[in-house]
Amino acid sequence: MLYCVEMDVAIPHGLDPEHVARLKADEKARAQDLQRQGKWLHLWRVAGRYANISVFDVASHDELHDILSGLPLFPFMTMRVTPLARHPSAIE
Ligand SMILES: O=C(O)C[C@H]1C=CC(=O)O1
Repeated sequence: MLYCVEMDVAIPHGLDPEHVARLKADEKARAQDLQRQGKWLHLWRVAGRYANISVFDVASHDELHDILSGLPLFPFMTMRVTPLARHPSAIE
C-alpha cells in the first residue's frame, strides 16, 4: 500500500543543540535504513521549508503508523498522510 506523507518539522528553539544534532543523526540513519528496506520509496525536501514529501510502501495503516510514530523527530513533526490508489491513466 502506498502513502504520500508530508512532514513539517518544528524543533523548539530552547532544545540543547547537542540533543538536536543527535536526533537529526538518528532520524537520518532511520530514514536511510527504511529506504534500504524499500519501505520509504521517495524522500523530497519541500523547497524553502523545513518539510518533506515522502512516499511509503508498507503493508498496512498500522505499519505506517508504527514507522512514523517511531521516527526520532516524530515529537517535533506534523504529518499529513494521504493514501494513494492507482490512477487509471498511469502507464506504469
Ligand atoms: O529533514 C526532514 O525532512 C525530517 C526528517 C525526515 C527524514 C529525515 O532524515 O529527517
